[in-house]
Amino acid sequence: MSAEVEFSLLVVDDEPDLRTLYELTLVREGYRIETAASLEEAMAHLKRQRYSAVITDMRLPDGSGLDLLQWLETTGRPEKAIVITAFGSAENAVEALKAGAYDYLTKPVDLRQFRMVVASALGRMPQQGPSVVPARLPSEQGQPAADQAARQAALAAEPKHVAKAQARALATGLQRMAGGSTALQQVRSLIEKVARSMAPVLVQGESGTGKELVARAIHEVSPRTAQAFIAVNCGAIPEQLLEAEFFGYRKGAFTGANEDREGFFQAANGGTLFLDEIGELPLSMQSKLLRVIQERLVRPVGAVHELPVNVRILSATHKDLGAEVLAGRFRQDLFYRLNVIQIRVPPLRERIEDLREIAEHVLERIARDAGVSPTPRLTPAAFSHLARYPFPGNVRELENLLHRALALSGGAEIDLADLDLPDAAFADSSQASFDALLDLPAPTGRETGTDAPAALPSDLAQYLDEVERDILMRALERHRGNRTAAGASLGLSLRQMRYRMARLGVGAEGAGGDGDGD
Ligand SMILES: Nc1ncnc2c1ncn2[C@@H]1O[C@H](COP(=O)(O)OP(=O)(O)OP(=O)(O)O)[C@@H](O)[C@H]1O
Repeated sequence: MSAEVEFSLLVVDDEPDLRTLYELTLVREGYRIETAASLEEAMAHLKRQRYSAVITDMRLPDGSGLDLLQWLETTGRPEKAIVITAFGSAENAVEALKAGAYDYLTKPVDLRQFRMVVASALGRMPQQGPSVVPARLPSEQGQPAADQAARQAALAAEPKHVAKAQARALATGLQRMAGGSTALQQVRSLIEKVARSMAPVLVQGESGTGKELVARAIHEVSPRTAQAFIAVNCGAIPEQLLEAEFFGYRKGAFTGANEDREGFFQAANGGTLFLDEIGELPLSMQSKLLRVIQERLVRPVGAVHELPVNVRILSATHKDLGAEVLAGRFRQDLFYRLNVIQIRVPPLRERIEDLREIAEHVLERIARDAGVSPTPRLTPAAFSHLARYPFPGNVRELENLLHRALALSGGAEIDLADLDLPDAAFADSSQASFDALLDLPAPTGRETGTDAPAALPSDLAQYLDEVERDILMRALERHRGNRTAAGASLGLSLRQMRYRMARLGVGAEGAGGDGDGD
């Protein structure tokens, strides 16, 4: 037979009928199976040999599936573990994921889902799964053609190719994240740790800190790397379109539904769905999302049948979701499901030692994109000035600022004047400590007036909107109103660009030539 035989699985359950059912299902998939009826028996098997994965019931006569997980973790065993929990026991599922389980299934086990979860743990697709290649993405999520091609290729690939793709992604996924601060190193090692499982991760941090970068890195480091990463800004989709966008729709489901269309879940099938600004999701949609996460089935609007989906969920928010739960704006049960593992990305001002590396990294990227070579360098005075700026908009603000500075400088260096930072924005005396921290030369010129009163924005959201509006308008101007080109220059798809323009009331005068029929 083919390469499938190389997978060997250990099934642990004290119910003989269930053991047989699981065994038959898995043998049909081409795996080699051994079974155990108790924790003790399972340990004896595990001490004798290694398996590709272990599938265990949570409740065993002589212990718990968690004991088995802990043993696998502490002994550094490579087996992926799938835990089967009692129906409705969210606590058990979350506990298992926190303890390092790859994934969980709830009783009564749906065999289609069972096959899918096992296949996904082994880094291969099920033999008869749902259609995993969306005919068309539901929304232009900025997925380059190369990504799509890699995905298609990987779907047909053997696990060893997936492993190779993963190794490559490990190099790139984390490399894009510049900075050597302790905080960022912790974030990196958490990314590597959580990438292996299906556990939902909630990325928390202020706007522009790099939450999406973290989510992308988790996907890229994970075995799902060669498949889709779909990023959705939950706050940018009109409420009445949410269900159709998330779950897709059938032709004729509503006026204007002229063809079947897949939703985010189907588009992300086999891969990762990143729900950015999850705190913006209205309550009605929160319950629908919870149901899909629990049941792993989606029903497109207007469809009779539900479709199984195999999607890893990552989410992000700049809000304190715990406080949102207390205020009744976010469902406690959904929060519990999404927040299995939390990664906090600190604001740039709390890890200012990352500034130089990030600034150089970003500058190199934007200079390359703009065709400027060699990359201009920041003068010591410019850098010293930057290091005292509080960056309310974090790395994104730094990026925008360097974009502007690059355009203004036009030379080999970016100096103080090119930064064009408002004096008023310079904060209190604590900023002066940055100099000591960074071992910088004494400030000269304009920045000597640092004893100016602190001028943090009184409304951060409004301030950031202003920054964003200004950038959208300038990008549109530069690209003569072409939204596609302006969006692309900012790393946004046409749809994202449109949402942002609509949200911020940016007009599209002269924006006819988008070159996109959507
Ligand atoms: N450590 C880093 N190194 C290099 N670039 C970074 C780093 N952190 C963030 N960036 C860049 O900063 C920009 C903003 O990051 P990202 O979109 O991930 O932030 P975010 O927290 O998701 O923002 P928002 O809350 O507004 O959605 C991106 O272009 C990203 O590539």
